[in-house]
Amino acid sequence: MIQERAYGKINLGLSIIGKRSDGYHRIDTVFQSIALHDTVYIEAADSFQLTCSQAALACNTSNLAYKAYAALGAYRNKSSSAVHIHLEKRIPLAAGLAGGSADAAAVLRGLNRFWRLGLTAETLCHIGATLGADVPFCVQGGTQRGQGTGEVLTPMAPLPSWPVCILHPPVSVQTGMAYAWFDEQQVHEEVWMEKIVQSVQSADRERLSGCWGNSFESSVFPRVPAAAQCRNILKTHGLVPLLSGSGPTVFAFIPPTIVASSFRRLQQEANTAGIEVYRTHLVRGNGQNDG
Ligand SMILES: C[C@@](CO)(OP(=O)(O)O)[C@H](O)COP(=O)(O)OP(=O)(O)OC[C@H]1O[C@@H](n2ccc(N)nc2=O)[C@H](O)[C@@H]1O
Ligand SMILES: Nc1ncnc2c1ncn2[C@@H]1O[C@H](COP(=O)(O)OP(=O)(O)O)[C@@H](O)[C@H]1O
Repeated sequence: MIQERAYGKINLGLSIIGKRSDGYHRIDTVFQSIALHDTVYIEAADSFQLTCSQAALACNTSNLAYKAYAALGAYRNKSSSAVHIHLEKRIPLAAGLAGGSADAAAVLRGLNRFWRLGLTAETLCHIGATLGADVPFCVQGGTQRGQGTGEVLTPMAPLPSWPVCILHPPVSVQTGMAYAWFDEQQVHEEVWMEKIVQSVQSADRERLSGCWGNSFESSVFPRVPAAAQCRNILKTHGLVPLLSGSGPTVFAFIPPTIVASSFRRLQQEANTAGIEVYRTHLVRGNGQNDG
């Protein structure tokens, strides 16, 4: 049996800069892995099996873990055994935290190891790009600038393991729908990616949260009141919120000055509104600094 951690991600800034003729959007973003993770277990079995700790998630061909397994079909040897893949889910579904993409990437990495295929990270990223725009990032993780449709990656120096507070409201937003909402919007707020990238490069947390932005915010917050409520709760408690990806999850760095009682009040207020609170931190690629 082997296991792979499938780390979630947040976007430390996201700018939608255009739309391609195939309907996909060109973006500029900084992807960042977080300690919140699913775990993927792989063991030999008599025949293929996919199971999951979460009943709400179908374990059929629609599951991104299955798609990753199927995509490796062309690379496996005759001697590669059948496998049982089990997903222990912790990352909330369709939340803008790339849980499904992280599982797909972990299956690619895990089967590459389990079947001793010897595929490079670059090849796994190419395969991953056929499964979803976030998958290539999830193959390597860490801190990376994502351009193109998100698959053109430039690694950045790892950030310290800054603590992050994540608010997840009891609603989901389908990524394709969020991009359609963005297209409907007449006016878009500018997101200054160069400033964001510079702040990440200089690991300046205050400057980063002072200038970050996400092109989805102006279309998602008005349509998803529960996401706007998450933003407002974080603001009320003196934190600087940002939507993660296409939402509805909103996150903020937890400043060293925040006192425990104040954080407990934030948690209570959110929980009373049916919002889940996760306290996590930034991690390097493959979770190297994840205690
Ligand atoms: C918005 C982002 C930001 O990191 O993440 P999430 O919020 O979903 O986590 C990504 O662009 C999402 O990546 P991912 O969730 O892998 O998207 P995919 O499965 O490839 O695509 C789902 C749908 O979103 C739209 N899509 C996706 C990516 C992109 N660059 N342009 C698009 O227009 C397409 O309509 C596509 O059919
Ligand atoms: N293993 C999986 N884990 C989570 N979602 C999955 C998985 N396989 C397929 N999906 C589907 O992928 C979609 C996107 O899920 P997810 O990656 O969690 O969110 P997001 O794209 O918002 O970051 C969801 O609609 C979900 O039903």
